[in-house]
Amino acid sequence: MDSLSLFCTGALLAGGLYWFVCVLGPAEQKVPDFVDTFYNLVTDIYEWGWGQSFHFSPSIPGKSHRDATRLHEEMAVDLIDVKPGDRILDVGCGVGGPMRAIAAHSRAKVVGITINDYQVNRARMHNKKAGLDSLCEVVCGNFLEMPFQDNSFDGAYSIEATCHAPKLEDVYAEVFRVLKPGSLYVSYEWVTTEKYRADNPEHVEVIQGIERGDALPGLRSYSDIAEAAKKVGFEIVKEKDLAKPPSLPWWTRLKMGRIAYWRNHILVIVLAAIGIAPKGTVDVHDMLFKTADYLTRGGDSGIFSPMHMILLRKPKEAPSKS
Ligand SMILES: C=C(CC[C@@H](C)[C@H]1CC[C@H]2C3=CC[C@H]4[C@H](C)[C@@H](O)CC[C@]4(C)[C@H]3CC[C@]12C)C(C)C
Ligand SMILES: C[S@@+](CC[C@H](N)C(=O)[O-])C[C@H]1O[C@@H](n2cnc3c(N)ncnc32)[C@H](O)[C@@H]1O
Repeated sequence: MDSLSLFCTGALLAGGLYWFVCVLGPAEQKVPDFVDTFYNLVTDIYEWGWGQSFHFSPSIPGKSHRDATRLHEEMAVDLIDVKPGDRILDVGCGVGGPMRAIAAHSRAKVVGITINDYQVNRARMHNKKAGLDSLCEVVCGNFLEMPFQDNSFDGAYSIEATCHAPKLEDVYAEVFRVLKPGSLYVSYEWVTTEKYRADNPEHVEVIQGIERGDALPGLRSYSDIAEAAKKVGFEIVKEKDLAKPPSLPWWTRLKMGRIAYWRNHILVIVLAAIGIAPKGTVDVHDMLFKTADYLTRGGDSGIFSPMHMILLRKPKEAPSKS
């Protein structure tokens, strides 16, 4: 190779490297943008087909899905022991279904944060309609860099949201920073369970299907959760997989029949054809249907749980450095 072509090749490589690192940015910085786009696509379908709470809950005999959902949410705020008037944080609040149930149940003031601006508007509209806007506030922002002061919350919770963080420590460190010393944080985490085998191709297919269809950077093992919490300084108060018996399956609600799916699918096609729903909605709906199947298989086989609960305390005093 003569010196000119060597120079050109070098310049091309350097230019390419500069483009990837400085212009496009590191992959981890792109995750919130990707998650934001995902929720622009799915939020309306979630609300329409599932309701205002974007999470699962164990089935309860004799209770409707709506009541089972509310009880699962109230359990979170009961665990963090808040008093009326306390200021608590909802990390990844969606359109605010849990926030409204929790504010109404505890009379605490709830501040929710979500990366998605469309969800902020939906949540504010629902809060007003429910007459809970004096107790519920919604902020658009990244839970990896929260726009809140240190030691400013009396409690915090996250329901099936921190699974979107590439590193759990990063979101836990932010929650730790904004909590007052001595206060509690509960999280319902998406995890692979002790039944998951990385050398079983069917297990891998199911878990990858869940990750793809739910915009996740990679599911964590149940055993990684407490480790991440300890690393940022939390004390572990309690840890329990709420999906385990005697709880009844959370995934039965997903087992919608073929008829219900085709009814929704046809409706989506018609709404897209007449311009009420954006064109891509049909593909998004199809993707969600496939995701529902992976989630069901994850639940049926017991290799996946969306409700691994961890209750954490920020110590009253910082541990002494010796
Ligand atoms: C916590 C997260 C979201 C969990 C669930 C709220 C959603 C996961 C899969 C979603 C759905 C799948 C099938 C859809 C169906 C085809 C459609 O007709 C009606 C809506 C669905 C039931 C939709 C509803 C929400 C989910 C259950 C993740 C993202 C971390
Ligand atoms: C599956 S939804 C759950 C919403 C809510 N907890 C509920 O149960 O209804 C996940 C939420 O996390 C939010 N989220 C994901 N990544 C985020 C980030 N980096 N910063 C802020 N919010 C984020 C999403 O915007 C969405 O609102």
